[in-house]
Amino acid sequence: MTAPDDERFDWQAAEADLTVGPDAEVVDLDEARARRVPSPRPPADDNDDDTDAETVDDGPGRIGGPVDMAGDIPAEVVARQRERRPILAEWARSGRGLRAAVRHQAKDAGYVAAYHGVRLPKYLVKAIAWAPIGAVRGIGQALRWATAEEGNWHLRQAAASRGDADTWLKLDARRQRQSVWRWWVLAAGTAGTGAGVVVVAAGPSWWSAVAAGVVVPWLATRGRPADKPLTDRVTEGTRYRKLTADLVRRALTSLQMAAINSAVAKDPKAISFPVDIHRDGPGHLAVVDLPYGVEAAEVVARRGKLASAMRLPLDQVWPEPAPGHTGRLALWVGYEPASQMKQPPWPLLAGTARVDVFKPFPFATTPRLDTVTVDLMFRNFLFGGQPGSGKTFALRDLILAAALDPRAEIRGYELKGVGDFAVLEPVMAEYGNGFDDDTLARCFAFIEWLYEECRRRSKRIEHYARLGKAPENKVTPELASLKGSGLHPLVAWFDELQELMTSKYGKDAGEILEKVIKLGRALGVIILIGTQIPDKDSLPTGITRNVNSRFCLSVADQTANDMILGTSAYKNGYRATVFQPVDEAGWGILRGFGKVASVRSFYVDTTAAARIVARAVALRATAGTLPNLDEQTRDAGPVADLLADLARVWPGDDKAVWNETLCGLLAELRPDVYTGWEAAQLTTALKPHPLVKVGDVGRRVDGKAVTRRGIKHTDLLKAIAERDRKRSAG
Ligand SMILES: Nc1ncnc2c1ncn2[C@@H]1O[C@H](COP(=O)(O)OP(=O)(O)OP(=O)(O)O)[C@@H](O)[C@H]1O
Repeated sequence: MTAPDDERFDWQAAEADLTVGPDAEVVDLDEARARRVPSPRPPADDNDDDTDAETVDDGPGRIGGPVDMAGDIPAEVVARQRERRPILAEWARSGRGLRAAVRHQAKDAGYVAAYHGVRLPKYLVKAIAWAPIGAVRGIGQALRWATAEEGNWHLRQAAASRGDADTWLKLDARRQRQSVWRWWVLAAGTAGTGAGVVVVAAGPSWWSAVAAGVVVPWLATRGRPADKPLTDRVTEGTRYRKLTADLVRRALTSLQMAAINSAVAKDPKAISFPVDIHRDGPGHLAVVDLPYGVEAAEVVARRGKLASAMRLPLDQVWPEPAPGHTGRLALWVGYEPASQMKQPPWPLLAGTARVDVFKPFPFATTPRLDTVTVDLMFRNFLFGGQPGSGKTFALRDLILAAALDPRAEIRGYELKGVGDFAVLEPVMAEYGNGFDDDTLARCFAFIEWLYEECRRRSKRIEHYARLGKAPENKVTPELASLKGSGLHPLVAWFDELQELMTSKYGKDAGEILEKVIKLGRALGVIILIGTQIPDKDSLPTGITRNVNSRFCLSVADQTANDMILGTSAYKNGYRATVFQPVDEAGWGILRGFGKVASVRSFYVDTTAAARIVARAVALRATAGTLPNLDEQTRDAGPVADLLADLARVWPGDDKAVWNETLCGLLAELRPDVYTGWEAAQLTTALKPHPLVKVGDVGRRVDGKAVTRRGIKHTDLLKAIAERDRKRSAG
């Protein structure tokens, strides 16, 4: 409807005349409503102005009225947004839902059967005691019925009191007529019962048993006192609290959130349900539109209070932000606490399971016990959580999966020194365990090697891209499988990386690892990092920024949460702070695989892990990719011994030489290894040799004193002597 473009336009008159203005159409509200397509997004009628021509009064009682379609929304978009009620109930639409429902019902039935089963002797005693009473009562009732005394007794009494003999006689005659046929029925029943007793007694003994099993309880129920049932009551309440709109509303208003409470005080329907509460897996799902201005994240943060308001254990209540808008909450309540729901065994434990790192494999389950899959290729993973959160076990799952792809080369360091990964040793090309300086130095050298490996791989990719075998300049499954391509998947993992990052190697290690993460993804280098302390000293932001797959297990605070899951994760309601370490070990928030979700990694204990490793060893033996840990080598292309090379190129009798001079000389000696090295790179490369200290070295150049970074000849000789001593000792 177009408003006249006139400043003196009489708005009041126009509003009063809204539907019959000169260039206005007559709007039939019913037709307009019928035309409307409900939007799956929030009702956008946050403008309470009734005169807004875009909104339509939806009549009383409608919660959150839909909005008229803007005329310019393409029909296919509208069609996509149309929400239809499913033909089949949620639980009947998928095998998972059906299985969960059947499992739940079976469990329930099993529970009831077991409950009564153990009480059977008690029920038997009660039945035997009450059955004779029931029999006597039954006979009495039958006789009373046959005499038909009760039918018009009150009327006869009234006639007798009035002295109305005529009426009384008529009423009694009627009773007698009724009584006659009733006596016949009773006699026939008695005869039938007698005959039945004779037949049963004459038949096999199990007939009597079945008859007694039916008749005795039946008589007992007739003989029991009204307030004493034969069987004990199975209390429903404590087993499962069915999610209802009232329960959800009550819970949400118990969170002491002023925004919710004041909105509900004004309008009890401020909390609305865009979709009916329905069964979803082993529990119920309520999708809730919170009052305007309240974010789902705020409710997620109060998971404990929500559980308390529902009188349920914490791990039975799973609030999550729902897609649509920030005020939409998906509240899933399980039939039972997650800790009591048996997680299915890891599918990769099955005897024949294999993994293709290019394809997804099961990694975790949701609270609803749905399987969540992840893939490894073109990914880097960051796992973070406080001690006891389960990150080591989760990280190990990924490495076990990688072990089941015989193409994948696995190398890694656990810098805690416990040996959680030792079980994987037979399939690892390199493995270090500990936080001593030697292990840290090896780990650092490994990171440097990774960088060099990335450089080598990028040259190989270039080569294959020229041949048309790497169309996207990325490793393809064919190249990964091609023996000798040097582009097989390389899984490099670091558990408790903070130990390296806070050591003297930290700064350089962080910088190089960041480059490896950026470069390696397309080149088949998969980095897996586990860390306990995700602050910026323990985990450089350059790394956290560039990692594309994250799993945040129980953390203590928002900072740790956001370091792992990314900025604003906490604000958006993805809060791993809600998980308890140890009790909820393995639970965390997984990001990078579609919907951000709370999941629990599959629990694989060391015995089960050993079984997988044995299978991985067999697969690798067949494929010819079984590493030999005794001669741990890194395929470093041309091998170079830096200390020996430095000694070889050392210029004359100089006591100290600048790094940049040495780099030039090294490049002359081995151009394939040292070309392009700069002073800082030499400093980094010398880190594993603490005896060689890089310091300021002064020289006179054209009569002027110039100071640059360099090393001393004596330090170099000492380091070589120390290394030789270690080698001969070891
Ligand atoms: N997915 C899981 N399901 C059930 N229990 C688990 C799961 N993951 C780990 N746990 C249990 O939690 C304990 C701690 O796990 P884990 O060693 O992985 O924790 P962490 O976070 O690495 O702790 P720390 O930093 O102290 O090593 C394990 O011993 C294991 O019993």
